[in-house]
Amino acid sequence: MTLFAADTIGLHYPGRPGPVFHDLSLTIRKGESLGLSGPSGTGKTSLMRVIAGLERPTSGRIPIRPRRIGMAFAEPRLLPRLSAMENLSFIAPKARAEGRAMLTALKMAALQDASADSLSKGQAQRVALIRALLIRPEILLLDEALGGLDMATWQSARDLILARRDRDGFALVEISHDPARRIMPEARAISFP
Ligand SMILES: Nc1ncnc2c1ncn2[C@@H]1O[C@H](COP(=O)(O)OP(=O)(O)OP(=O)(O)O)[C@@H](O)[C@H]1O
Repeated sequence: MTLFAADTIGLHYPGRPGPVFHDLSLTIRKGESLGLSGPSGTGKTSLMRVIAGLERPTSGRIPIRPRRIGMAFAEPRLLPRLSAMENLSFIAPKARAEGRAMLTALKMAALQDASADSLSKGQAQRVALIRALLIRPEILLLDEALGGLDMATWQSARDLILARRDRDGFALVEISHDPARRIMPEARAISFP
């Protein structure tokens, strides 16, 4: 089943001399995994933003879009005045027990009532990852989303993502500059530029 299809799309930011990318066609199918790689500034995040619907391509068409996309970026962007748990229940009010179980799996249970703006970057990244998983995405986008984690915690996060992927069958699109830190090292690669 195709979840996302882009047909010869291009993206040209106003005031920039040329497009970030052009004539790019891409399909993402259920259960598939993709890794976007390439030097800094070549358009990986821009493509993710297009997939997420946060950016509209300036040429081409997107005939197919998923209903639910989960996203986690390097910058966790939690609601700062809410606690870790409230950030989750705000998104998924009926899934508090599930959220709590995932916080426990990522060693965040003791901090569930801490306000988001008191969390370290790696702690906030874990909450942002759980938030993205809780919406039961059809596509999960991870843009350097786990860069603040030590190796053991990163492995717990990877195990959680893979377990949820086995259960829910979402497609995964990830950007990671560190080849040792790819959730799916065997993912289909898209190289930029
Ligand atoms: N909102 C924007 N307005 C104008 N230019 C932008 C905007 N967002 C990104 N760009 C430009 O588009 C190009 C691609 O940026 P993008 O963030 O997609 O690259 P990237 O490959 O993800 O980089 P990195 O690996 O450093 O995160 C860069 O030259 C950047 O300056």
